Amino acid sequence: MAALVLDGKKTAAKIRLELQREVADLAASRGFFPGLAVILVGEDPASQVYVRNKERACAEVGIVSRSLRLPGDVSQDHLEGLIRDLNADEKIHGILLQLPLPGGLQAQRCLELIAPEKDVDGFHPENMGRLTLGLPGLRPCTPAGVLELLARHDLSVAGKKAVIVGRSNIVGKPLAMMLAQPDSRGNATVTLCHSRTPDLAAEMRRADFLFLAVGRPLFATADMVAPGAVVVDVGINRTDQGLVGDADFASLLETVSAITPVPGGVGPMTIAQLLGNTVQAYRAAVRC
Ligand SMILES: Nc1nc(=O)c2c([nH]1)NC[C@@H]1CN(c3ccc(C(=O)N[C@@H](CCC(=O)O)C(=O)O)cc3)C=[N+]21
Ligand SMILES: [Mg+2]
Repeated sequence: MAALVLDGKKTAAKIRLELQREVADLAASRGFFPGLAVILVGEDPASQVYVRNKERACAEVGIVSRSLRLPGDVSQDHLEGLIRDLNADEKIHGILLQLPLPGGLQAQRCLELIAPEKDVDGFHPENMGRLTLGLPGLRPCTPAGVLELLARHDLSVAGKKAVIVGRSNIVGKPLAMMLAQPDSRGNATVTLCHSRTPDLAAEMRRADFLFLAVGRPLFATADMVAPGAVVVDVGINRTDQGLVGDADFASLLETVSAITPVPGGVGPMTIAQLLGNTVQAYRAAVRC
């Protein structure tokens, strides 16, 4: 039987509709809308696509988005000054610094300057620490969007073996923390794999839930994935054949029980989570 396709595009559209209602109610009672600032430095074409998608999604739910486009040769001081201004701007509830930054700029310094209560990416050490400790806070959008997608399809990782391939700060590491958390979306037994994992395919074959975040097109083939597993593909690879994930989707569709497509899987969920985080930051700011 062909696998269930976990439709992130459709699920994200449903979430945006829910958020649209929530934002309309909040704006009616508080008198102003949530505001999100997106900082884009340089001309990276992929980043420009994401930022445009974020602007469109904000407009749809009633979040006021302010995009700040800076030249690739902007100085560290100028960028830091902009972040300080946004930290102090009461119309802005969320700040997102689009990554990667062009060479010469220190991303970590900038991320640590963003006020933790406006850090809708959840990348500030305070929010990463809160995630690690199981304390409330803003959560990184991609892993949180992945858990939302699973929850909305009644797929529970509790008691299951979760294998993550890729240990980045923006996906693999926070996803590992979330899946291991003793809460309704967690309680998995987590293996975090990376480029130095010996016999990676053997680890992958043990997964009930396999999370791919390596950035290698068609990396995971049917021989590396247990029949009946759930595959979540976080990879976004631009190839001559168009946008493809880290999974060999066509062949896995015949063997796994559920799989996310690329495009239309995790990407739209990431943006939906960003909107949800912005509403969370607004609520915290207005205490409601
Ligand atoms: N500070 C920061 N926060 C991020 O969350 C962040 C970032 N920097 N840098 C880059 C990555 C990547 N990312 C994506 C968001 C949406 C799609 C998305 O909408 N994808 C569509 C396709 C879009 C297309 O056509 O390229 C889809 O998968 O269906 C993909 C990738 C957020 N990131
Ligand atoms: Mg994000």
